[in-house]
Amino acid sequence: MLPAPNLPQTAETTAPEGWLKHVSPLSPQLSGALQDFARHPRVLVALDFDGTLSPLVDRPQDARPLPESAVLVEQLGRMAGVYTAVISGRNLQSLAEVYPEPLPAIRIGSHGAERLVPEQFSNGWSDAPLSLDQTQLLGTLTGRLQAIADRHENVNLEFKPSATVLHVRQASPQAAQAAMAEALESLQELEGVKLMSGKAVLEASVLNAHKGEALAWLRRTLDVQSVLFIGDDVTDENGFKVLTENDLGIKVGSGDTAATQRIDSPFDIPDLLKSLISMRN
Ligand SMILES: O=P(O)(O)OC[C@H]1O[C@H](O[C@H]2O[C@H](CO)[C@@H](O)[C@H](O)[C@H]2O)[C@H](O)[C@@H](O)[C@@H]1O
Repeated sequence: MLPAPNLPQTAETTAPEGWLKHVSPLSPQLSGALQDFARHPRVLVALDFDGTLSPLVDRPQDARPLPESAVLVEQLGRMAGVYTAVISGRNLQSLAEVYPEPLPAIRIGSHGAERLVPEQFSNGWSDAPLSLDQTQLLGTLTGRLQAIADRHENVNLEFKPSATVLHVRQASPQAAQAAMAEALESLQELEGVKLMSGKAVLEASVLNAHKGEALAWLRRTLDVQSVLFIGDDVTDENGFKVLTENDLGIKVGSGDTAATQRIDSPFDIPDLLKSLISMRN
């Protein structure tokens, strides 16, 4: 049994007491949109992990999917005509460490750079190893980020096969701002580095992958008629942007979005999945 995650003590959770467990009822608009989606015979339900299946927490290794959400994702994945996938910015190894079995068989990691699908769908994709230049570049950018993390209290690094992430969630606002600014200044001059801002993170990657590309690939590969994508972060916007009017994009939380529907928090995911399951029954 995996330990329960620590609850975050950050701006996103300093909302009123009880906010974390508050479940908002599905709006009539969202319910209608879900009905339309549920009518398609072959669908993909793709969910982001951090901030969507799992509430955000201070340390990435403490994140876990809400148990009810994980069970419902599994149940949904066993229904005829439904594929389920987790589409994460995490690398696949890190995802497997925080997601209790059974994980959906379709997993996208590192924002799309890593793709794991059942064998019958794996034609046409293999995770490419980094070139020598990319490996050297990753070493250079990681060295620069390490120097910045060492200068600021509670600023940490997360290492991925093709990227390094600067985490400032646990730092003071001043340290967080300074570390972010230094990282941006230091890395933007490095050719071949892709910088992605997320929630209290700056990710520097030597690859150009993004979730939009991965979702479009999954749509083709699985030959589905409609895609439901749910995500909370800035990097999920690439996913929302490739959706068509046949699809459904749901943004978790506040902030500008290309998604057409919204829910308040990861705690609304179980009800949403339950509704979808009953609509397909
Ligand atoms: O695409 P996702 O599955 O949402 O992954 C995006 C990033 O999530 C993780 O960072 C975020 O969640 C952490 C744990 O809750 C939190 O501490 C951090 O502040 C958030 O930005 C993960 O660590 C990153 O590698 C992912 O890219």
